[in-house]
Amino acid sequence: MSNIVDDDVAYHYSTSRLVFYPLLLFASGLWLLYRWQQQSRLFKMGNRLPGPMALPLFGNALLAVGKRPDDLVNVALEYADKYGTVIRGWLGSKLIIFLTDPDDIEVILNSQIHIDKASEYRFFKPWLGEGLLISSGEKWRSHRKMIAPTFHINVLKSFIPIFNQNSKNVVEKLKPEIGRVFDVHDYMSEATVDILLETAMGITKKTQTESGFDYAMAVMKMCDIIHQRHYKLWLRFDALFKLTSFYKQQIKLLNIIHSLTNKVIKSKQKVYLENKAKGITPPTLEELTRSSDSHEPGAEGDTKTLADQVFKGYRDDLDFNDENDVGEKKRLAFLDLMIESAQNGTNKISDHEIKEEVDTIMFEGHDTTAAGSSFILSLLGVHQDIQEKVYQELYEIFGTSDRPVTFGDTLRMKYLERVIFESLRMYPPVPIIARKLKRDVKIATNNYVLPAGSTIVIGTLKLHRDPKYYKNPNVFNPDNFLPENTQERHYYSYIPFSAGPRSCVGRKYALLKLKVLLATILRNYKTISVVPEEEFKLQADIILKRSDGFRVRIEPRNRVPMSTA
Ligand code: HEM
Repeated sequence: MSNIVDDDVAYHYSTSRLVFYPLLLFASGLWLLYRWQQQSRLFKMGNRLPGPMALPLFGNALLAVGKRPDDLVNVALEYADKYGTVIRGWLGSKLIIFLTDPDDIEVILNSQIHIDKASEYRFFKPWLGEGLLISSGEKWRSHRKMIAPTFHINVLKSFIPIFNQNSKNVVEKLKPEIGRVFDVHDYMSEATVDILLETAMGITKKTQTESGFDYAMAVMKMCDIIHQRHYKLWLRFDALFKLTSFYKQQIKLLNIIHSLTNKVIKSKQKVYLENKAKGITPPTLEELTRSSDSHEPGAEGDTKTLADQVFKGYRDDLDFNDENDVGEKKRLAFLDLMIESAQNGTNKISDHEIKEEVDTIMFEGHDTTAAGSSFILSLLGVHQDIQEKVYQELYEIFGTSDRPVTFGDTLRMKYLERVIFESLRMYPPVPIIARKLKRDVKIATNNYVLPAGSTIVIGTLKLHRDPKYYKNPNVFNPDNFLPENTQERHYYSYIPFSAGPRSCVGRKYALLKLKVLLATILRNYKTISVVPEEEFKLQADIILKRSDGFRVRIEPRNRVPMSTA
């Protein structure tokens, strides 16, 4: 009996093998054919675009060999000068197309179709999971709709006392540096992490146990590893990457980063549940803004800022005049909303998804503004005449008082706003934006058709220095943002926060925080740069930095107008 069963099983096994293997072979053949067709189509279409000669197998990958990150910026800028606003490059068989013409960039960024991030963003996954920066499809759409209103201007106004307190803390911490040369970026990183923890995450100083500084340093090193994975061909393969010391270092760094964000979420969840048991719900927008200064004199008058004018062509969802607006009462600060949504099931967000979004906001929200503020302080250290004008404006607003900054004051900081914009033009903290094309797309330049499957890289650094849009583009000149100079300029010639549906969700937060932070520092200190601007060594990391450090010296201000000092 058992023999009959065994024979039967053996028979079925051998016939299924007879069917399975030919089928597998056939399917593999089809797949290879498909890949070959895809590749040859990509090759044909890609090679119609201008670009440097490519080697078989390697493509143009060898251009990056032996280059330091700061050399790579110069290589990229040189090629852009040589080949124009559309450049094709091959990384192995991967087609990368660099765009720097605003008309072409608008086609990509303003589209509801080309919103998927390039596959290179996958290197962020062990860190950020599928948070807003990386996710796509329905997940991205629904999370964006939930998160964008948590950065509404009325929520932001309620953060002003926290921006002030933390800015004052920086002024205190800087005291021992008076007269010495130091890297101001360290201070900016720590301050921006602390501010995020208190504002978007709602974690008070008292309950913060981790050091914002350790977190910020771990983020910087993680960015460096991810950046190296972008341009070193062998590090792109997970199997090879895992054999390197970078991988071991990544595990250690992620430990530091995730331990902070896990603690933040746990502590917030605990408070939420304790409060819920007592019948206390998180503060609504009305409650949040009641204590803010939104009704101060001057705040209701001329509320139009330069940002309103410069960014009005972006067509993003940050003005909330549409169906995305959830209504005043329901609006909450970022982490409060996440936790409430998870507990009440209103927005169907899981604990794991909350973690991904917290990691994303913590990263995007601090490193960008730390770099931005460090560039501004070192640029003002070089351009003393411009710093003096900023100081005069601040003196007109505050006189000799050391009172905190109000929302109304920030509306009067017109010159400081131009300085911020000009610095974001010349030194955009996010120097590159990359997308993966799912469909062919025709662009304005020469009616080129960019093929599905290619990676589009938008080089903000180069775009922002196009002499067609900025006279003397390599000269730091805040007047580039005088109303008469911005009015006629192509909207997509200035995109430090990207544009269109995937623009930066924290744009308004960033600009308000920068104004309060910089105004407070500059009312108290004069910065002096020890390095001329031509010698700034730019490192086109994930976030643009100076590889030579943001070295400045500071001197105390006497709180009297400079001209009579
Ligand atoms: C000067 C400061 C900042 C600059 C220059 C900046 C720039 C950018 C840019 C260029 C993007 C698009 C990235 C891409 O497509 O790859 C972006 C996306 C994003 N930014 Fe910012 N950012 C800044 C501050 C902030 C702040 C303060 C926050 C949050 C508190 C934030 C949160 C985000 C998020 C969540 C995204 C992804 C949005 C999406 O894909 O829907 N950013 N930012």
